Amino acid sequence: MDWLYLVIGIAVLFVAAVVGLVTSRGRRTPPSVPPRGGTDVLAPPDARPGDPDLLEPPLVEPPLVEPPVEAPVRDKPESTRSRLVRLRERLAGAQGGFGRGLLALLSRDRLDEDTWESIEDLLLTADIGVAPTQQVVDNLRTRLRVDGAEAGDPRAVLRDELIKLVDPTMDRRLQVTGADGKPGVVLVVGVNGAGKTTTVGKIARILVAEDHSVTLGAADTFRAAAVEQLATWGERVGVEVIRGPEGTDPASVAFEAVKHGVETSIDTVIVDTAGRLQNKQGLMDELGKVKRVIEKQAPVTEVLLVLDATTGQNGLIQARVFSEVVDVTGIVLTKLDGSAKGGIVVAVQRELGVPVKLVGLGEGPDDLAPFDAGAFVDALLG
Ligand SMILES: Nc1nc2c(ncn2[C@@H]2O[C@H](COP(=O)(O)OP(=O)(O)OP(=O)(O)O)[C@@H](O)[C@H]2O)c(=O)[nH]1
Repeated sequence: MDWLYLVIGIAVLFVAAVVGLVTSRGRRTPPSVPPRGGTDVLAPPDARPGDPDLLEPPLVEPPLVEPPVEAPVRDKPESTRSRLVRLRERLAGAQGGFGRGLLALLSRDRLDEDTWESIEDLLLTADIGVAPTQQVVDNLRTRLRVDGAEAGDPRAVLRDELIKLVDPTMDRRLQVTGADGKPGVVLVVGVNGAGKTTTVGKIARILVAEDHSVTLGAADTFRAAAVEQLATWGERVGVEVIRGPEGTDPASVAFEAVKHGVETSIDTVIVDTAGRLQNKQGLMDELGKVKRVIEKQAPVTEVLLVLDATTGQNGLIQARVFSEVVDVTGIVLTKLDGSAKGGIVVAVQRELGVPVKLVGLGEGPDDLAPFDAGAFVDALLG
């Protein structure tokens, strides 16, 4: 019997040991839902001690206490198509009075001398200039003879003459890419307040939307606020801005910006400049030096003169001075939304022999449009 008690005893001890083992294992099993709170790092659910995953930061759940740093959210530029439609409407709003006025006069039953005088006045008031006004009136008279059987549709004839005046044959493409692996360099000049900095930001935005890499050079070191304004555009558009302390030599900032562009294989460097006009010699010296110094790194591919359309004849005088100082290759006419004098397009192109390439139609980041002769005249005629 003793051996029987011995066997039963061993069996009881064995069962107790097995039950104890299972219970203690069960207690060590991790809960299927990871605990929340009280910790800022959660291990991936199926990681086991010794897994390489444990050496890495958690992949599945972000830290609870410190949220991940998010990439800065940048504005998305409006699509080119909707931007152009919107801007054409705005142009028609600002300039349409002039075009519609002309059309109403030309559509009269009798085109007498008084009517031709009114047409002439309207063209002059829109700042087209004396010689172009005379030219367009002469052409219209010939083509719309009062009682000639061959008189054409006034709208079509006027459209045709205005397009000729604006000159659709001019090359209005912006030269934003360089040659030999160098960046394109766009130098932006014009008097203070014309809209240079805003235009630099708007162009950068368009280029970035088209997948160009861009660097901005804040060479308007005369006014600290201008540098800050450009830096804000840089942040907004997501491009680097090369700047120096207030009062730094603008040429050195321009040089550094283009050097950076060359070294980092940037597509386009846009350089904003200061445009004090008190003294032509000073301006000439400053802009001449900026251009010379830039060209130690890469050729300037485009010199854009920014003109405020609301300044009328004054704008023409400025244009003349700048064109004597630097070889202007294109004009940006800003604030056309706030002026009914769209004729300045014609006057300034004639004055400089250089095309208007872009027009500014508002203060918003997408309020810049490429200039197109046909679209411009269509907006005028409504
Ligand atoms: N309505 C309108 N305002 C514009 C346009 N372009 C620029 N502006 C405004 O004109 C003012 C002057 O623009 P800026 O870009 O600072 O001019 P700037 O030539 O750089 O002037 P400085 O920085 O002093 O050299 C700002 O209030 C702009 O928002 C435009 O096309 N339409």
